[in-house]
Amino acid sequence: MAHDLDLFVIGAGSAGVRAARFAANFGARVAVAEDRDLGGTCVNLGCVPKKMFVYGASYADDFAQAASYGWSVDDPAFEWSTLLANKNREIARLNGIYDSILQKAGARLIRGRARIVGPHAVEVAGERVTADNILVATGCRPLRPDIPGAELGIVSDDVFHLPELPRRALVVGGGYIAVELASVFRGLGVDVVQIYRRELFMRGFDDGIREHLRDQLRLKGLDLRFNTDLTRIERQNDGALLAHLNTGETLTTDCVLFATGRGPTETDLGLDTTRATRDAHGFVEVDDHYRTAEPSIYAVGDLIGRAQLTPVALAEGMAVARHLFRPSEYAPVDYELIPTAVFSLPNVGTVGLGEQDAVRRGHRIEVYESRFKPLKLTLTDAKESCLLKLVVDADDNRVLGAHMVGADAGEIIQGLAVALKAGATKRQFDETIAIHPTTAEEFVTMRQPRA
Ligand SMILES: Cc1cc2nc3c(=O)[nH]c(=O)nc-3n(C[C@H](O)[C@H](O)[C@H](O)COP(=O)(O)OP(=O)(O)OC[C@H]3O[C@@H](n4cnc5c(N)ncnc54)[C@H](O)[C@@H]3O)c2cc1C
Ligand SMILES: NC(=O)c1ccc[n+]([C@@H]2O[C@H](COP(=O)([O-])OP(=O)(O)OC[C@H]3O[C@@H](n4cnc5c(N)ncnc54)[C@H](O)[C@@H]3O)[C@@H](O)[C@H]2O)c1
Repeated sequence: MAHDLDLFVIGAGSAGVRAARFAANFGARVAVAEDRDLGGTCVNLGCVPKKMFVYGASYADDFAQAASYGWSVDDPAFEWSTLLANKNREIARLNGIYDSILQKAGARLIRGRARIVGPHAVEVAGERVTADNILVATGCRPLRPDIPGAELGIVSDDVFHLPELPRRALVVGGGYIAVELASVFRGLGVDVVQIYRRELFMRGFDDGIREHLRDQLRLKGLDLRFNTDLTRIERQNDGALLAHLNTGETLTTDCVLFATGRGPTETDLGLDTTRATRDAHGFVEVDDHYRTAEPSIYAVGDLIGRAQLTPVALAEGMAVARHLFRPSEYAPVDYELIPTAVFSLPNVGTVGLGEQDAVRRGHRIEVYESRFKPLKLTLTDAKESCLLKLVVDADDNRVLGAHMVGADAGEIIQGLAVALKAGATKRQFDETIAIHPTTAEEFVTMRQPRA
Protein backbone atom coordinates (compact mmCIF):
# COMPACT_ATOMS: atom_id res chain seq x y z
CA MET A 1 0.00 0.00 0.00
CA ALA A 2 1.35 3.46 -0.87
CA HIS A 3 2.17 5.63 2.12
CA ASP A 4 1.63 9.38 2.52
CA LEU A 5 5.35 10.09 2.97
CA ASP A 6 8.82 8.67 2.39
CA LEU A 7 10.05 9.63 5.87
CA PHE A 8 8.35 10.67 9.11
CA VAL A 9 10.80 12.11 11.67
CA ILE A 10 9.81 12.28 15.34
CA GLY A 11 11.69 15.04 17.18
CA ALA A 12 13.05 18.30 15.74
CA GLY A 13 16.30 18.32 17.71
CA SER A 14 19.83 18.18 16.30
CA ALA A 15 19.46 14.71 14.76
CA GLY A 16 15.86 15.01 13.57
CA VAL A 17 16.21 18.38 11.85
CA ARG A 18 19.42 17.30 10.13
CA ALA A 19 17.83 14.09 8.82
CA ALA A 20 14.61 15.82 7.74
CA ARG A 21 16.45 18.62 5.96
CA PHE A 22 18.84 16.34 4.08
CA ALA A 23 16.10 13.86 3.16
CA ALA A 24 13.83 16.65 1.84
CA ASN A 25 16.74 18.17 -0.08
CA PHE A 26 17.30 14.75 -1.68
CA GLY A 27 13.71 14.93 -2.95
CA ALA A 28 11.99 12.76 -0.31
CA ARG A 29 8.50 13.59 1.00
CA VAL A 30 9.21 14.35 4.66
CA ALA A 31 7.33 15.47 7.77
CA VAL A 32 8.78 16.13 11.22
CA ALA A 33 6.83 16.27 14.48
CA GLU A 34 7.90 18.34 17.50
CA ASP A 35 5.93 19.18 20.62
CA ARG A 36 8.42 21.59 22.20
CA ASP A 37 10.82 24.24 20.92
CA LEU A 38 12.55 23.64 17.60
CA GLY A 39 16.22 22.69 17.81
CA GLY A 40 15.80 20.32 20.76
CA THR A 41 18.15 20.05 23.71
CA CYS A 42 21.23 21.63 22.14
CA VAL A 43 19.51 24.86 21.18
CA ASN A 44 17.08 25.24 24.08
CA LEU A 45 18.43 23.42 27.13
CA GLY A 46 21.98 22.39 26.28
CA CYS A 47 25.06 23.42 24.33
CA VAL A 48 24.03 26.89 23.23
CA PRO A 49 22.47 28.44 26.36
CA LYS A 50 25.08 26.60 28.46
CA LYS A 51 27.91 28.18 26.50
CA MET A 52 26.27 31.62 26.92
CA PHE A 53 26.19 31.03 30.67
CA VAL A 54 29.85 29.94 30.59
CA TYR A 55 30.78 33.15 28.78
CA GLY A 56 28.80 35.09 31.39
CA ALA A 57 30.60 33.33 34.24
CA SER A 58 34.05 33.81 32.68
CA TYR A 59 33.85 37.60 33.15
CA ALA A 60 34.52 37.10 36.86
CA ASP A 61 38.15 36.20 36.12
CA ASP A 62 38.47 38.94 33.51
CA PHE A 63 37.42 41.59 36.03
CA ALA A 64 39.75 40.15 38.69
CA GLN A 65 42.73 40.09 36.31
CA ALA A 66 42.09 43.43 34.60
CA ALA A 67 43.63 45.40 37.47
CA SER A 68 47.05 43.82 36.81
CA TYR A 69 46.85 45.29 33.32
CA GLY A 70 46.15 48.76 34.67
CA TRP A 71 42.37 48.79 34.44
CA SER A 72 40.24 49.83 37.35
CA VAL A 73 37.01 47.90 37.36
CA ASP A 74 35.47 48.89 40.64
CA ASP A 75 32.82 46.70 42.12
CA PRO A 76 31.48 44.84 39.06
CA ALA A 77 27.91 43.66 39.64
CA PHE A 78 26.05 40.83 37.96
CA GLU A 79 22.35 40.67 37.13
CA TRP A 80 20.97 37.18 36.41
CA SER A 81 17.74 38.50 34.88
CA THR A 82 19.68 40.35 32.15
CA LEU A 83 21.66 37.26 31.16
CA LEU A 84 18.46 35.19 31.15
CA ALA A 85 16.49 37.67 29.05
CA ASN A 86 19.27 38.11 26.50
CA LYS A 87 19.77 34.34 26.31
CA ASN A 88 16.03 33.84 25.76
CA ARG A 89 15.96 36.41 22.97
CA GLU A 90 18.82 34.73 21.11
CA ILE A 91 17.34 31.25 21.55
CA ALA A 92 13.99 32.48 20.14
CA ARG A 93 15.91 33.75 17.10
CA LEU A 94 17.54 30.32 16.68
CA ASN A 95 14.13 28.60 16.98
CA GLY A 96 13.00 30.74 14.05
CA ILE A 97 16.04 29.75 12.02
CA TYR A 98 15.27 26.07 12.56
CA ASP A 99 11.71 26.70 11.37
CA SER A 100 12.93 28.33 8.16
CA ILE A 101 15.55 25.59 7.58
CA LEU A 102 12.75 23.01 7.50
CA GLN A 103 10.48 25.19 5.37
CA LYS A 104 13.19 25.94 2.83
CA ALA A 105 14.00 22.26 2.52
CA GLY A 106 10.32 21.49 1.91
CA ALA A 107 9.84 19.31 5.01
CA ARG A 108 6.44 19.66 6.68
CA LEU A 109 6.54 20.57 10.37
CA ILE A 110 3.71 19.18 12.50
CA ARG A 111 3.40 20.68 15.98
CA GLY A 112 2.43 18.02 18.50
CA ARG A 113 3.52 14.94 20.39
CA ALA A 114 3.85 12.02 18.01
CA ARG A 115 3.02 8.42 18.79
CA ILE A 116 3.93 5.41 16.70
CA VAL A 117 0.83 3.33 15.99
CA GLY A 118 2.27 0.78 13.57
CA PRO A 119 5.49 0.05 11.65
CA HIS A 120 4.49 2.69 9.08
CA ALA A 121 2.03 4.87 10.98
CA VAL A 122 2.28 7.83 13.36
CA GLU A 123 -0.46 9.76 15.12
CA VAL A 124 0.15 13.43 15.87
CA ALA A 125 -2.08 16.44 16.47
CA GLY A 126 -5.19 14.34 15.79
CA GLU A 127 -3.86 13.20 12.41
CA ARG A 128 -2.72 9.75 11.30
CA VAL A 129 0.18 9.88 8.85
CA THR A 130 1.77 6.93 7.11
CA ALA A 131 5.35 6.73 5.86
CA ASP A 132 7.67 4.20 4.24
CA ASN A 133 10.16 4.94 7.01
CA ILE A 134 9.94 6.41 10.50
CA LEU A 135 12.96 7.99 12.16
CA VAL A 136 12.84 8.33 15.94
CA ALA A 137 15.06 11.16 17.19
CA THR A 138 13.42 11.97 20.50
CA GLY A 139 16.59 12.42 22.57
CA CYS A 140 17.05 11.93 26.31
CA ARG A 141 16.00 13.66 29.52
CA PRO A 142 17.85 14.31 32.77
CA LEU A 143 17.72 11.43 35.26
CA ARG A 144 17.20 11.94 39.01
CA PRO A 145 18.49 9.50 41.60
CA ASP A 146 15.84 7.63 43.51
CA ILE A 147 16.37 9.14 46.98
CA PRO A 148 13.96 10.67 49.50
CA GLY A 149 13.38 14.33 48.68
CA ALA A 150 14.72 14.06 45.10
CA GLU A 151 11.77 16.19 43.93
CA LEU A 152 13.25 19.13 45.90
CA GLY A 153 16.27 19.19 43.58
CA ILE A 154 16.48 20.60 40.08
CA VAL A 155 18.00 19.27 36.84
CA SER A 156 19.90 21.02 34.05
CA ASP A 157 16.67 21.87 32.16
CA ASP A 158 15.62 24.02 35.14
CA VAL A 159 18.91 25.94 35.32
CA PHE A 160 18.08 27.65 32.03
CA HIS A 161 14.91 29.15 33.50
CA LEU A 162 15.83 29.72 37.16
CA PRO A 163 13.93 32.80 38.36
CA GLU A 164 16.82 33.69 40.69
CA LEU A 165 20.43 32.70 41.03
CA PRO A 166 20.86 30.72 44.28
CA ARG A 167 23.34 31.96 46.87
CA ARG A 168 24.51 28.42 47.64
CA ALA A 169 24.30 25.32 45.43
CA LEU A 170 25.06 21.64 45.80
CA VAL A 171 25.88 19.98 42.47
CA VAL A 172 25.57 16.19 42.39
CA GLY A 173 27.53 14.28 39.72
CA GLY A 174 30.92 14.12 38.07
CA GLY A 175 30.24 14.25 34.34
CA TYR A 176 30.07 17.01 31.74
CA ILE A 177 26.97 18.75 33.02
CA ALA A 178 28.04 18.70 36.67
CA VAL A 179 31.43 20.32 36.08
CA GLU A 180 30.13 22.79 33.51
CA LEU A 181 27.21 24.05 35.56
CA ALA A 182 29.25 24.03 38.79
CA SER A 183 31.72 26.32 36.98
CA VAL A 184 28.89 28.56 35.77
CA PHE A 185 27.47 28.91 39.28
CA ARG A 186 30.91 29.48 40.78
CA GLY A 187 31.84 32.13 38.20
CA LEU A 188 28.59 33.94 38.89
CA GLY A 189 29.46 34.10 42.58
CA VAL A 190 27.47 31.18 43.99
CA ASP A 191 29.01 29.17 46.86
CA VAL A 192 29.23 25.75 45.23
CA VAL A 193 29.80 22.32 46.69
CA GLN A 194 30.14 19.59 44.07
CA ILE A 195 30.00 15.97 45.16
CA TYR A 196 30.97 12.89 43.20
CA ARG A 197 30.34 9.39 44.46
CA ARG A 198 33.65 7.83 43.35
CA GLU A 199 37.35 8.68 43.76
CA LEU A 200 37.76 11.10 40.85
CA PHE A 201 35.28 12.72 38.47
CA MET A 202 35.24 12.86 34.63
CA ARG A 203 35.46 9.11 34.12
CA GLY A 204 36.69 8.12 30.67
CA PHE A 205 39.02 11.13 30.35
CA ASP A 206 42.81 10.86 30.72
CA ASP A 207 43.67 10.54 34.43
CA GLY A 208 46.23 13.36 34.33
CA ILE A 209 43.62 15.66 32.79
CA ARG A 210 41.08 14.68 35.47
CA GLU A 211 43.53 15.42 38.27
CA HIS A 212 44.64 18.71 36.76
CA LEU A 213 41.02 19.83 36.28
CA ARG A 214 40.26 18.90 39.90
CA ASP A 215 43.12 21.09 41.14
CA GLN A 216 42.22 24.04 38.90
CA LEU A 217 38.56 23.96 39.92
CA ARG A 218 39.57 23.98 43.57
CA LEU A 219 41.76 27.03 42.91
CA LYS A 220 38.61 28.74 41.64
CA GLY A 221 36.97 28.18 44.99
CA LEU A 222 34.84 25.16 44.15
CA ASP A 223 34.34 22.89 47.17
CA LEU A 224 34.85 19.59 45.39
CA ARG A 225 34.25 16.43 47.42
CA PHE A 226 34.89 12.89 46.21
CA ASN A 227 33.65 9.54 47.53
CA THR A 228 30.59 11.50 48.60
CA ASP A 229 26.96 10.93 47.67
CA LEU A 230 23.62 12.41 48.57
CA THR A 231 21.23 10.19 50.50
CA ARG A 232 18.27 12.48 51.34
CA ILE A 233 17.06 16.06 50.98
CA GLU A 234 14.71 17.88 53.36
CA ARG A 235 13.11 21.31 53.17
CA GLN A 236 13.77 23.40 56.26
CA ASN A 237 11.39 25.94 57.82
CA ASP A 238 13.30 28.89 56.36
CA GLY A 239 13.00 27.44 52.84
CA ALA A 240 16.62 26.25 52.63
CA LEU A 241 17.42 22.63 51.80
CA LEU A 242 19.18 20.23 54.12
CA ALA A 243 21.24 17.69 52.19
CA HIS A 244 22.24 14.47 53.96
CA LEU A 245 25.48 12.95 52.68
CA ASN A 246 26.67 9.33 52.88
CA THR A 247 29.66 10.56 54.89
CA GLY A 248 27.29 11.37 57.78
CA GLU A 249 27.61 15.13 57.20
CA THR A 250 24.73 17.47 56.41
CA LEU A 251 24.88 20.54 54.27
CA THR A 252 22.53 23.50 54.10
CA THR A 253 22.00 24.89 50.62
CA ASP A 254 19.52 26.81 48.47
CA CYS A 255 19.62 24.55 45.44
CA VAL A 256 20.46 20.92 44.76
CA LEU A 257 21.29 20.32 41.10
CA PHE A 258 21.22 16.72 39.91
CA ALA A 259 23.63 16.22 37.01
CA THR A 260 23.44 12.47 37.24
CA GLY A 261 23.14 11.46 33.61
CA ARG A 262 20.52 11.53 30.87
CA GLY A 263 18.43 8.67 29.56
CA PRO A 264 15.39 7.89 27.46
CA THR A 265 12.52 8.43 29.88
CA GLU A 266 9.58 8.75 27.47
CA THR A 267 6.76 6.24 27.91
CA ASP A 268 4.26 7.46 25.32
CA LEU A 269 6.19 7.05 22.09
CA GLY A 270 4.58 3.77 21.04
CA LEU A 271 7.96 2.41 19.92
CA ASP A 272 7.57 -0.50 22.31
CA THR A 273 4.46 -1.67 20.47
CA THR A 274 6.73 -2.50 17.49
CA ARG A 275 9.56 -5.04 17.18
CA ALA A 276 12.18 -2.37 18.08
CA THR A 277 14.29 -3.33 21.11
CA ARG A 278 16.06 -1.43 23.87
CA ASP A 279 19.16 -2.18 25.94
CA ALA A 280 19.21 -2.42 29.75
CA HIS A 281 19.38 1.40 30.06
CA GLY A 282 16.43 1.97 27.71
CA PHE A 283 18.55 3.10 24.75
CA VAL A 284 17.10 1.95 21.42
CA GLU A 285 19.16 -0.74 19.71
CA VAL A 286 20.05 -0.19 16.06
CA ASP A 287 22.24 -1.82 13.41
CA ASP A 288 25.06 -0.16 11.45
CA HIS A 289 22.51 1.84 9.43
CA TYR A 290 20.52 2.94 12.53
CA ARG A 291 17.71 0.52 11.70
CA THR A 292 15.87 -0.93 14.69
CA ALA A 293 14.61 -4.50 14.83
CA GLU A 294 11.46 -3.12 13.14
CA PRO A 295 12.84 -2.72 9.59
CA SER A 296 10.88 0.45 8.70
CA ILE A 297 11.86 2.26 11.92
CA TYR A 298 15.23 3.98 12.41
CA ALA A 299 16.62 5.72 15.51
CA VAL A 300 19.48 8.22 15.96
CA GLY A 301 20.94 10.72 18.42
CA ASP A 302 20.95 10.58 22.20
CA LEU A 303 18.19 7.97 22.13
CA ILE A 304 20.60 5.30 20.90
CA GLY A 305 23.14 6.14 23.62
CA ARG A 306 26.34 5.96 21.56
CA ALA A 307 27.83 9.42 22.19
CA GLN A 308 25.49 12.06 23.56
CA LEU A 309 26.99 14.94 21.58
CA THR A 310 25.36 17.27 19.07
CA PRO A 311 27.87 16.74 16.23
CA VAL A 312 27.40 12.98 16.60
CA ALA A 313 23.60 13.36 16.47
CA LEU A 314 23.98 15.50 13.34
CA ALA A 315 26.26 12.95 11.69
CA GLU A 316 23.85 10.10 12.49
CA GLY A 317 20.84 12.04 11.15
CA MET A 318 22.71 12.77 7.94
CA ALA A 319 23.81 9.14 7.62
CA VAL A 320 20.18 7.94 7.73
CA ALA A 321 19.06 10.51 5.13
CA ARG A 322 21.87 9.44 2.80
CA HIS A 323 21.40 5.73 3.43
CA LEU A 324 17.70 5.98 2.50
CA PHE A 325 17.68 8.60 -0.23
CA ARG A 326 21.24 9.20 -1.55
CA PRO A 327 23.16 5.95 -1.04
CA SER A 328 25.93 7.11 -3.41
CA GLU A 329 26.93 9.75 -0.82
CA TYR A 330 26.62 7.49 2.22
CA ALA A 331 29.57 7.32 4.61
CA PRO A 332 29.39 5.56 7.99
CA VAL A 333 29.85 7.69 11.11
CA ASP A 334 33.35 7.27 12.54
CA TYR A 335 33.02 6.84 16.33
CA GLU A 336 36.79 6.75 16.82
CA LEU A 337 38.53 10.06 17.40
CA ILE A 338 35.44 12.06 18.37
CA PRO A 339 36.86 15.34 19.67
CA THR A 340 35.06 16.79 22.66
CA ALA A 341 35.29 19.72 25.03
CA VAL A 342 34.03 20.24 28.53
CA PHE A 343 33.19 23.91 28.99
CA SER A 344 34.12 24.09 32.62
CA LEU A 345 36.25 27.05 33.69
CA PRO A 346 38.96 26.19 32.74
CA ASN A 347 37.93 24.19 29.65
CA VAL A 348 38.97 20.64 28.87
CA GLY A 349 39.54 19.59 25.27
CA THR A 350 40.36 16.09 24.16
CA VAL A 351 40.65 13.88 21.09
CA GLY A 352 41.81 10.30 20.82
CA LEU A 353 43.18 8.00 23.47
CA GLY A 354 44.11 8.99 26.99
CA GLU A 355 47.26 7.50 28.49
CA GLN A 356 45.46 4.74 30.37
CA ASP A 357 43.18 3.78 27.45
CA ALA A 358 46.15 3.63 25.08
CA VAL A 359 47.94 1.19 27.39
CA ARG A 360 44.75 -0.85 27.86
CA ARG A 361 44.48 -1.18 24.08
CA GLY A 362 47.99 -2.61 23.95
CA HIS A 363 49.95 0.38 22.65
CA ARG A 364 53.52 0.98 23.78
CA ILE A 365 53.43 4.72 24.41
CA GLU A 366 55.43 7.85 24.99
CA VAL A 367 53.78 10.72 26.84
CA TYR A 368 54.65 14.37 26.29
CA GLU A 369 53.22 16.93 28.67
CA SER A 370 53.65 20.53 29.59
CA ARG A 371 52.24 22.43 32.56
CA PHE A 372 52.72 26.16 32.86
CA LYS A 373 51.15 29.47 33.81
CA PRO A 374 49.74 30.96 30.59
CA LEU A 375 51.29 34.27 29.50
CA LYS A 376 48.02 36.12 30.07
CA LEU A 377 48.20 35.31 33.77
CA THR A 378 51.86 36.17 34.34
CA LEU A 379 51.08 39.79 35.26
CA THR A 380 48.35 38.68 37.66
CA ASP A 381 48.51 36.81 40.93
CA ALA A 382 46.32 33.99 39.56
CA LYS A 383 47.73 30.59 40.56
CA GLU A 384 46.27 28.68 37.64
CA SER A 385 48.21 26.56 35.20
CA CYS A 386 47.26 24.80 32.00
CA LEU A 387 48.14 21.24 31.00
CA LEU A 388 48.82 20.08 27.45
CA LYS A 389 49.43 16.42 26.77
CA LEU A 390 50.19 14.18 23.79
CA VAL A 391 49.99 10.39 23.86
CA VAL A 392 52.20 8.93 21.13
CA ASP A 393 52.59 5.37 19.84
CA ALA A 394 56.23 4.52 20.57
CA ASP A 395 56.36 2.01 17.71
CA ASP A 396 54.98 3.95 14.73
CA ASN A 397 55.26 7.51 16.15
CA ARG A 398 51.52 8.20 15.52
CA VAL A 399 49.85 10.69 17.87
CA LEU A 400 47.11 8.67 19.56
CA GLY A 401 45.64 11.40 21.72
CA ALA A 402 45.82 15.14 22.38
CA HIS A 403 44.45 16.54 25.64
CA MET A 404 44.34 19.91 27.29
CA VAL A 405 43.06 21.73 30.37
CA GLY A 406 43.13 25.48 29.91
CA ALA A 407 41.55 28.49 28.25
CA ASP A 408 40.04 27.77 24.83
CA ALA A 409 40.94 24.07 24.98
CA GLY A 410 37.91 23.24 22.82
CA GLU A 411 38.97 25.71 20.13
CA ILE A 412 42.52 24.35 20.11
CA ILE A 413 41.69 20.65 20.11
CA GLN A 414 39.29 21.02 17.16
CA GLY A 415 42.27 21.78 14.90
CA LEU A 416 44.36 18.96 16.32
CA ALA A 417 41.46 16.56 15.70
CA VAL A 418 42.01 17.04 11.97
CA ALA A 419 45.69 16.17 12.38
CA LEU A 420 44.86 13.01 14.34
CA LYS A 421 42.18 12.01 11.83
CA ALA A 422 44.81 12.36 9.11
CA GLY A 423 47.10 10.02 11.10
CA ALA A 424 49.71 12.65 12.03
CA THR A 425 52.93 11.48 13.66
CA LYS A 426 54.78 13.18 16.50
CA ARG A 427 57.54 13.95 13.99
CA GLN A 428 55.03 15.93 11.90
CA PHE A 429 53.91 17.80 15.00
CA ASP A 430 57.60 18.63 15.65
CA GLU A 431 58.10 19.80 12.07
CA THR A 432 55.11 22.16 12.28
CA ILE A 433 56.09 25.79 12.85
CA ALA A 434 54.67 27.20 16.06
CA ILE A 435 52.48 30.28 16.41
CA HIS A 436 54.21 32.40 19.02
CA PRO A 437 53.38 33.43 21.66
CA THR A 438 50.40 31.15 22.24
CA THR A 439 49.49 28.41 24.67
CA ALA A 440 48.77 25.99 21.82
CA GLU A 441 52.32 26.24 20.45
CA GLU A 442 53.40 23.82 23.20
CA PHE A 443 51.67 21.08 21.20
CA VAL A 444 54.40 21.41 18.55
CA THR A 445 57.35 22.23 20.81
CA MET A 446 57.31 19.43 23.40
CA ARG A 447 60.50 17.47 22.70
CA GLN A 448 61.21 15.28 25.73
CA PRO A 449 58.90 12.40 26.61
CA ARG A 450 57.93 12.17 30.26
CA ALA A 451 60.07 9.72 32.18
C1 LIG B 1 23.10 20.94 29.68
C2 LIG B 1 23.59 20.26 28.42
C3 LIG B 1 24.69 20.77 27.77
C4 LIG B 1 25.15 20.15 26.61
N1 LIG B 1 26.25 20.67 26.01
C5 LIG B 1 26.72 20.10 24.89
C6 LIG B 1 27.84 20.65 24.23
O1 LIG B 1 28.41 21.65 24.66
N2 LIG B 1 28.29 20.04 23.11
C7 LIG B 1 27.67 18.92 22.60
O2 LIG B 1 28.12 18.42 21.56
N3 LIG B 1 26.60 18.37 23.21
C8 LIG B 1 26.11 18.94 24.33
N4 LIG B 1 25.01 18.41 24.94
C9 LIG B 1 24.38 17.21 24.36
C10 LIG B 1 23.48 17.56 23.15
O3 LIG B 1 22.59 18.58 23.54
C11 LIG B 1 22.73 16.34 22.68
O4 LIG B 1 23.64 15.29 22.40
C12 LIG B 1 21.91 16.60 21.42
O5 LIG B 1 21.03 17.67 21.61
C13 LIG B 1 21.11 15.34 21.04
O6 LIG B 1 20.31 15.59 19.95
P1 LIG B 1 19.04 14.65 19.64
O7 LIG B 1 18.50 15.14 18.32
O8 LIG B 1 19.38 13.24 19.78
O9 LIG B 1 17.99 14.96 20.80
P2 LIG B 1 17.31 16.33 21.23
O10 LIG B 1 18.07 17.50 20.79
O11 LIG B 1 17.01 16.17 22.67
O12 LIG B 1 15.95 16.36 20.39
C14 LIG B 1 14.87 15.52 20.66
C15 LIG B 1 13.60 16.27 20.31
O13 LIG B 1 12.51 15.36 20.24
C16 LIG B 1 11.37 15.98 20.77
N5 LIG B 1 10.42 14.93 21.12
C17 LIG B 1 10.58 13.96 22.07
N6 LIG B 1 9.52 13.12 22.04
C18 LIG B 1 8.70 13.56 21.06
C19 LIG B 1 7.44 13.11 20.55
N7 LIG B 1 6.85 12.00 21.03
N8 LIG B 1 6.86 13.82 19.55
C20 LIG B 1 7.44 14.94 19.05
N9 LIG B 1 8.65 15.39 19.47
C21 LIG B 1 9.26 14.71 20.47
C22 LIG B 1 11.91 16.76 21.95
O14 LIG B 1 11.01 17.79 22.36
C23 LIG B 1 13.22 17.31 21.37
O15 LIG B 1 13.04 18.57 20.76
C24 LIG B 1 24.49 19.01 26.09
C25 LIG B 1 23.36 18.51 26.73
C26 LIG B 1 22.90 19.14 27.87
C27 LIG B 1 21.67 18.61 28.54
N1 LIG C 1 30.39 19.85 26.48
C1 LIG C 1 29.69 18.82 26.03
O1 LIG C 1 29.94 18.29 24.96
C2 LIG C 1 28.55 18.29 26.85
C3 LIG C 1 28.04 19.04 27.89
C4 LIG C 1 27.00 18.53 28.64
C5 LIG C 1 26.48 17.28 28.33
N2 LIG C 1 27.00 16.58 27.30
C6 LIG C 1 26.49 15.22 26.98
O2 LIG C 1 25.36 14.91 27.77
C7 LIG C 1 25.58 13.69 28.46
C8 LIG C 1 24.88 13.74 29.77
O3 LIG C 1 25.58 14.59 30.68
P1 LIG C 1 25.66 14.27 32.21
O4 LIG C 1 26.71 15.09 32.81
O5 LIG C 1 24.28 14.30 32.78
O6 LIG C 1 26.02 12.74 32.20
P2 LIG C 1 27.39 11.97 32.42
O7 LIG C 1 27.09 10.55 32.11
O8 LIG C 1 28.52 12.64 31.73
O9 LIG C 1 27.64 12.13 33.98
C9 LIG C 1 26.73 11.67 34.93
C10 LIG C 1 27.41 11.67 36.29
O10 LIG C 1 26.46 11.40 37.30
C11 LIG C 1 26.97 10.37 38.16
N3 LIG C 1 25.78 9.65 38.65
C12 LIG C 1 24.94 8.86 37.94
N4 LIG C 1 23.96 8.38 38.73
C13 LIG C 1 24.19 8.88 39.95
C14 LIG C 1 23.54 8.74 41.22
N5 LIG C 1 22.44 7.99 41.35
N6 LIG C 1 24.05 9.40 42.28
C15 LIG C 1 25.17 10.16 42.16
N7 LIG C 1 25.82 10.32 41.00
C16 LIG C 1 25.35 9.69 39.92
C17 LIG C 1 27.87 9.55 37.26
O11 LIG C 1 28.81 8.83 38.03
C18 LIG C 1 28.51 10.64 36.41
O12 LIG C 1 29.59 11.23 37.06
C19 LIG C 1 27.11 13.60 28.59
O13 LIG C 1 27.53 12.27 28.72
C20 LIG C 1 27.58 14.22 27.31
O14 LIG C 1 27.67 13.24 26.30
C21 LIG C 1 28.03 17.05 26.57
